[in-house]
Amino acid sequence: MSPKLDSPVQTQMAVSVLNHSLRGDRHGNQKSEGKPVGRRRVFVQTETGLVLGMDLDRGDNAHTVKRRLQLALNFPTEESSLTFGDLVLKNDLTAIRRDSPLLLTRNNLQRSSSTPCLSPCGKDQQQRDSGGPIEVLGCSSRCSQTKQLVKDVAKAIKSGVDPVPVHSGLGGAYYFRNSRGESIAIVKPTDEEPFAPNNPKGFVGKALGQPGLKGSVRVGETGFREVAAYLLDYDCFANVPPTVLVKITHSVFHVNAGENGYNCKNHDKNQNLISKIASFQKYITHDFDASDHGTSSFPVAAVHRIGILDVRIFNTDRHAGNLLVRKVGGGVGRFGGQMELIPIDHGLCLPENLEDPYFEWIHWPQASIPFSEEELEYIANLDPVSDSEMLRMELPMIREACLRVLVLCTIFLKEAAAFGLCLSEIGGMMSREFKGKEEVPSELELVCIEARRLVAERELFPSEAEPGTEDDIQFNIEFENSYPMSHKVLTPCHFGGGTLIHTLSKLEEGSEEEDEDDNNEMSNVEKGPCYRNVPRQLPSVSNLSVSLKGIGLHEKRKRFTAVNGSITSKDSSSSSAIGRQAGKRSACEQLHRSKNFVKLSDMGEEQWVAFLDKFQELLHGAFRNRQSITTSQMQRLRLGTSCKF
Ligand SMILES: Nc1ncnc2c1ncn2[C@@H]1O[C@H](COP(=O)(O)OP(=O)(O)OP(=O)(O)O)[C@@H](O)[C@H]1O
Repeated sequence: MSPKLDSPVQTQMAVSVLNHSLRGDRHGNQKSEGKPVGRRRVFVQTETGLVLGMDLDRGDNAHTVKRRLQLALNFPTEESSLTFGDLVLKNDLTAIRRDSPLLLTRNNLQRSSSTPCLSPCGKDQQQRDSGGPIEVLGCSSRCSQTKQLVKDVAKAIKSGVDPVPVHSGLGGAYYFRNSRGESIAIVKPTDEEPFAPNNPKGFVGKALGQPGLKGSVRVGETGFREVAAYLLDYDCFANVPPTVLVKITHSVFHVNAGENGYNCKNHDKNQNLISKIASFQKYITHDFDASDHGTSSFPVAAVHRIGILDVRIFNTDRHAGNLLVRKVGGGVGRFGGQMELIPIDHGLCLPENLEDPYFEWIHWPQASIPFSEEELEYIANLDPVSDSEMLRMELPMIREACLRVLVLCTIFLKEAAAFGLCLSEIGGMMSREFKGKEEVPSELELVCIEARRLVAERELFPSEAEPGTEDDIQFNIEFENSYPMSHKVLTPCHFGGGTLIHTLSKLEEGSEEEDEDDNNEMSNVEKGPCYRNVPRQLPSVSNLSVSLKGIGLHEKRKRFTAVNGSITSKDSSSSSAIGRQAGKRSACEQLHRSKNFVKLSDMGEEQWVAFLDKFQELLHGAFRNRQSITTSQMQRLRLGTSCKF
């Protein structure tokens, strides 16, 4: 794992985890070490996907856990780290709750996805791990729905009903059946995700814990996100199927051959039991997915509810294939009757940083219809702080960076809905555009960038008067002709006054470097404020200096583009849009690595609170601009229509 794991976000995580159990240093040199705690079962996963359930005794520490792992799995544990979400467990394990999944990663070694020379499966391992075929990792009141399913699957496994591998999708997935042979659950092992070491479809190359398909979601961490989406979907508002995290053992699972050519698949079935950490979701009988179906018959309420969820959780993967469609009620023919939508595959939600979300519904007509009273009430009642607390309790491995994205997006949604924006406007403000092949920050990101700038400015010049109100919006684009295109400067980026210079292009460069340096840096790296590399300059008279007093974010983006190249709407004409419109995206497209324009994870707690204040202050100006754009677009559309006839 990253050597830089002590960022403010992790410290905060540590605080929240330890709040309930102990005080002091979490790295072991403290009084609580060896503090008596009860016996707990935990699940240790190696970065190559092997899983061992073990019961921790009172005196156990990271060292004894590693030792047991070495004995049970013959896994080399020297030069390795035991981690739990943001926490690196130096020795003390008192913060680790019952049923927690821990990850063992190797330090300072060339980390590859290939399975080392060991026997990852077989009876031997099972004898050392006394668990049953399925164990639920943590179980809240909300897992009552899945308890019976888990029992039914366990019974079927014992009576020899085999699961069926799912062929669609990039990751490994399996339909598990009941004793009657009916599919009742879909299980997706975390080490079979795209690019994870044991992916059965050839998309390998990363170890668990490294950035994956999306730069802000680590390989092996999609499972708890699936559960998070279900837990956040209060009152089954959006219809997310019941989902839990499990440790599950079966011979059907895939293990890629290691360097020694060892492959579990060659072995006798009984010797072949493999344990995995996986998401376990109720199987929903359906007729199609949304990519097979005209979208006009989808109920407005269903689209709104799923959209509300997607905005809250910043879903980066709501393509049409991730919306199952079930016909309910009568109706003639294939497309007759009422349609029910079931959102699935939330493994790429709650990224550690803002990326480019993907909302298939954004141009559906339903998304332009105003929210109903009931929907507005649901949104108004959302409480991102208690949502975060709930997730910390239910999924203690969740990273604080993900929770920050949840908080930010929920605030954004609540403010936007109260302001009167509709779903398509909200989604539009969160989505990036393209100028040629380059991504331009979304309106949401621009507000974040500005809020960070204002917070940093306040820290640098605490005695100065508070910056002006949003009505003082002033924005200058300064184009230094002598600069190469990549060094064009946006300066200063003002939404509410102030003097600091902000350089988007520099920020982009910085983020690209970070992407390359992707070995677990992600949110764990404390890199200072977002403009850290930008030389402090005073606004200077330049060859092109445009005062944009009073203009909005959208306009700023347009002007930004005017000096940097043309924007192409990703939804209308980018090549990727073509694949997306088809509802499925190719592996190459999936691998597209988003830029990181603004970091949320490197702020200390105080800074984060100040940032959220500024963020909220700036939102109304941004919403007004968005609304005026929508109005002028509508007018143009009307004009276009009337000209036609
Ligand atoms: N809860 C469910 N009930 C019924 N079928 C499901 C469910 N979840 C997933 N499926 C089916 O399994 C397929 C693969 O699932 P999913 O899309 O979650 O996997 P994935 O590997 O993450 O896919 P992708 O590559 O699209 O991200 C889906 O296309 C769908 O047909």
